[in-house]
Amino acid sequence: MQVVQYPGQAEWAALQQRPAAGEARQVEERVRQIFDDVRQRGDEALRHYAQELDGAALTELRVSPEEITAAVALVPAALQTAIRQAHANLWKFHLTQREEITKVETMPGVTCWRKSVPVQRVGLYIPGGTAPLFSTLLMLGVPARLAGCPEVVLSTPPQKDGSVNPVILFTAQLLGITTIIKAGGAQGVAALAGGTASVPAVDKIFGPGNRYVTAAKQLAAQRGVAIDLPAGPSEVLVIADKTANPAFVAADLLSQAEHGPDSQVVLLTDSAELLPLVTAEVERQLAELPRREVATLALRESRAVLLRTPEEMLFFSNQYAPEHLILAVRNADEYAEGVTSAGSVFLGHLTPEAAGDYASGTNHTLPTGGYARNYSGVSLDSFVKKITFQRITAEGLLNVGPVVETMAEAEGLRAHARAVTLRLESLVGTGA
Ligand SMILES: NC(=O)c1ccc[n+]([C@@H]2O[C@H](COP(=O)([O-])OP(=O)(O)OC[C@H]3O[C@@H](n4cnc5c(N)ncnc54)[C@H](O)[C@@H]3O)[C@@H](O)[C@H]2O)c1
Ligand SMILES: N[C@H](CO)Cc1c[nH]c[nH+]1
Ligand SMILES: [Zn+2]
Repeated sequence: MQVVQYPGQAEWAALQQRPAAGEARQVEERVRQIFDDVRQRGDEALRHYAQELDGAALTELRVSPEEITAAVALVPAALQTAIRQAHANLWKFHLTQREEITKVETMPGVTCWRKSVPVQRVGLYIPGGTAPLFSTLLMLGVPARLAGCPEVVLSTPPQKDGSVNPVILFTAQLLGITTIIKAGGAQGVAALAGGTASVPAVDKIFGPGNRYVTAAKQLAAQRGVAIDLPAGPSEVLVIADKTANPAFVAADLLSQAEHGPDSQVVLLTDSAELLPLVTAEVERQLAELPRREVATLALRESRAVLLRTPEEMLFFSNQYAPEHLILAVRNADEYAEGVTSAGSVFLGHLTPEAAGDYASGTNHTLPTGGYARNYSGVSLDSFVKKITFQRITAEGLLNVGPVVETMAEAEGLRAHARAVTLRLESLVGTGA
């Protein structure tokens, strides 16, 4: 980790940058080319990229019911139980996000209300390049089911033997998802956006992924398909004071570093004593990780920054807007009050970010790359459209009609005014 003590203004600005940002242009170019290829050649292009990028020779692009049945039998009972528990916790938390319909009379006889209606066709992208993230399927499938989306299409990279990871298939079965496409990266997103012979087109694409996936979703958005949010390479920022446990903090930093070489990991502390203890722990724990090569690459770009005060640490964090913020401090509640930009916040020494990744109930599909400044993570809301409704009675028209007439005339929109006037005239003599 790069250690920086009491950074000056210029250093501060540099520390706020995500190091991988410079390569964005090349990634965009590549994604655009893949997108256009999928649009032109459809399934043939998907087979081509499965071979080139995932090393899989595919004939069928869709997972068959037999493949699902066979895969489910391979998932150990203990893992099935853990996934069911995580599913229950996610269901419980996301259920609280359902809104009651509230009808409001804004004037006597003028009633307005809003109803959530599910997005009809949703595409769930499940990462599978470096690790098959079946937990992400729970994060997207639970709110999709709770929202009542009628058509759910799942796309994920094939493994080298052409199969889909059995735990992903088990989780899909638990969620009742049967349309499963073997297509990863930009090609998977392009297929969901535009459809191919094997892949149904969707209205909105959900899910995290690497830089190719994130760039592809942004391209899909430019081409008229909605997306959830930019959820790219994982990030964690830990604010730790002198009460923090160095081993806990190191494990938290490594838990995001092991996701991928472009993960972003930042430690902020106001304790000069804690800082070297954490960096030493990171080195010690890193040596024990199966994915230490990936984590080592991520750590090259990571920073441990010594700052002066809690206020300074919070200011840095809010400017950086991390995907995950861990408050490993004595008074986490006080710090939490000052958080203005973060995807998800973890309070206190016993709340590891890994709990939110898997099972506590919150959603782990969260904004990265600074987008936590203006985006929320995935929730039930992401899967619904809020449609407004209104009904006006004769009494209501007498009340609101003149207001509309006056305003429409003032905007020079005579037809708007007439739509009201004609109706008001129709009431004359009716006793209304
Ligand atoms: N922000 C969030 O909410 C969140 C949640 C979970 C995971 N993540 C992140 O998702 C990412 C998953 O990445 P991953 O790589 O493991 O899986 P992935 O499924 O996102 O990407 C794999 C695909 O990338 C494509 N690809 C790889 N190299 C390419 C190249 N050179 N050119 C074109 N396409 C290429 C391939 O098609 C491959 O199938 C990680 O960075 C992880 O941190 C983020
Ligand atoms: N930390 C990831 C989000 O950035 C989510 C995840 C999935 N599996 C483990 N972690
Ligand atoms: Zn994680």
